[in-house]
Amino acid sequence: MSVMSTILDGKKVAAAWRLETQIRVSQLLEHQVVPGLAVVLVGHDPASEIYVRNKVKQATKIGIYSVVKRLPEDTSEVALLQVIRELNADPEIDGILVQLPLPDQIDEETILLAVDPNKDVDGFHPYNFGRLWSGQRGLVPATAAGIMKLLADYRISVAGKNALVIGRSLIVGRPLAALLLAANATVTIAHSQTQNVAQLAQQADIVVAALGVPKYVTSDFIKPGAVVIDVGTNRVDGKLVGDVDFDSVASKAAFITPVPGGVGPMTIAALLSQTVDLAQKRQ
Ligand SMILES: Nc1nc(=O)c2c([nH]1)NC[C@@H]1CN(c3ccc(C(=O)N[C@@H](CCC(=O)O)C(=O)O)cc3)C=[N+]21
Repeated sequence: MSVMSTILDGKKVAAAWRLETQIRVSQLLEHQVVPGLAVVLVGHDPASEIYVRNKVKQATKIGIYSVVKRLPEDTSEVALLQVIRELNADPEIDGILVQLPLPDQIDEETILLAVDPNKDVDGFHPYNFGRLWSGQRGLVPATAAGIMKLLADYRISVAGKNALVIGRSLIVGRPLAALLLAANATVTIAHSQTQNVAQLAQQADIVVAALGVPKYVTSDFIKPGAVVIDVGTNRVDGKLVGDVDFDSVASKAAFITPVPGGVGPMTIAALLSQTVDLAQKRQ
């Protein structure tokens, strides 16, 4: 007998969240404050292009002013640093996001350090990352913030639960582990050198797949009744495929996020909300 799980509808929750953010934008407009978001895109990775287009479209729709700085693939580190300095100094820009990954000739750490920590809407500056791991409030990477909001909206409690985060990236695995810890989960981070990930997953009440391997998490990983969060956005034959084998896992998990329509839309909604948080600080 198989029981279908509840689908965590990121598309729906994100739409409601964007409406709340839109209301905050209109309140700012009454005070002549227009929230400003700058997205820096180096090169033309097709996936990044799509995300950037979505971010700008949704930002504009709710009244956020946004600019995209498109730079060629062969841009030097010095040239990119110059663009970031201009955005740091621009009073119309509240949030700066540098789309990752960057081309090989550019050192990621150098670039992330150059973004004004007070405009670091992605939360990737070491200052904000350090605050996050110290358990202090501040700017948080959007995907991790979006996942926490999705769990909260479905009243899924985290305190005291065993959470397994598969993947240790700067943009998802590490910050999400920090937020789950701050919410009093018992957190394990699995990575490419971890032995027997399936066995760890079988102990977990919450499993987050953020490693970038299509359909990596299968039903034998899952404890019945677990919560499964799929961060994967893999293109396979032109189709978007998550890191979770949805069809097999859905019959065992209590809650599961779909791809598309799960974590992706929450990521963008979190980015917009944080941009408006920053604009509110201007007053
Ligand atoms: N500095 C930086 N910040 C990021 O937040 C960042 C980044 N770099 N680099 C790339 C990843 C990827 N990412 C996604 C955002 C939205 C969707 C999204 O909206 N996905 C839709 C489907 C979109 C589609 O069909 O392709 C969904 O899942 O429903 C996906 C992926 C943000 N990233």
